[in-house]
Amino acid sequence: MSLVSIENLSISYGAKTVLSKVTLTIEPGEIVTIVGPNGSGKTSLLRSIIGAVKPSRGRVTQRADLRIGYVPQRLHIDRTLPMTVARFLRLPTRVAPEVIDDALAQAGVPDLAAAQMSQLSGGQFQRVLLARALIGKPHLLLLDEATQGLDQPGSAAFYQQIEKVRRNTGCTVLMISHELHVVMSASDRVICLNGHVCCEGTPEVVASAPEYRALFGSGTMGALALYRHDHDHSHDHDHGHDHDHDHQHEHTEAAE
Ligand SMILES: Nc1ncnc2c1ncn2[C@@H]1O[C@H](COP(=O)(O)OP(=O)(O)OP(=O)(O)O)[C@@H](O)[C@H]1O
Repeated sequence: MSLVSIENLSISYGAKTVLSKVTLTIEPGEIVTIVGPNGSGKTSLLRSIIGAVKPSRGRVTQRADLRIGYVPQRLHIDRTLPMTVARFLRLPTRVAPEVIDDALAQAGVPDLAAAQMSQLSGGQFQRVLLARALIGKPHLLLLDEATQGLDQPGSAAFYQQIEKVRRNTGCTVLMISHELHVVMSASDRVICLNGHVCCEGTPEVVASAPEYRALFGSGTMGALALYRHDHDHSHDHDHGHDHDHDHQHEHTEAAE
């Protein structure tokens, strides 16, 4: 059974319709990425899934007992406030230290429990937000542009961690991203949104669809080259370490 089923969904804010006639399902175990220009309704779609926005038409149905973990685009915390990662993860509900350790390990940052939140790098911070979303053992992980502000290797490493999470926990992932070329290798399916579903399919199909190209222009072929490259080899890009630089450069040029 589908985890989420969206039928003929329209969302309006006052007189302004931001999404119309969206129909899609999210199936167990898949990684789905939503791409689309600014203001195309991506966040509204995620918010309708968590029930924070009511459809003006159509409906959103969740599988009974579906647990959702949410990784926000960004989260501002007061940098002057001393707070360890473990304490942050215990807010607002107390959880056992081993649950925190497990979530941090799943997020790829097993040693950060005692670190100060104010001293984390952007990439570490996003992984702590990922750990926070994993604490409730979600069936469905929603990520709203979770790598904003990270550089490309940082984003790529983050999405590789997402794939590991899926592999280890079996959770389903629905994420929003502007960086199709970065998420391509991690996505089973891409949905291109622009007030409605423009096109949908495997990353390769979407990247070469005329509707996608009309929205995202000429970066597409480079994105495709990078995607193929990523699929040709398996390498473990932990951020900042052991990159196969020579090899990467051949392809990144094409991606720019
Ligand atoms: N609560 C709200 N009230 C009124 N208008 C809203 C509200 N939330 C979003 N909008 C408008 O709806 C449109 C779609 O916004 P949404 O955030 O869903 O798009 P998005 O694709 O996620 O955009 P971005 O890529 O910029 O984050 C935008 O024009 C936005 O201004």
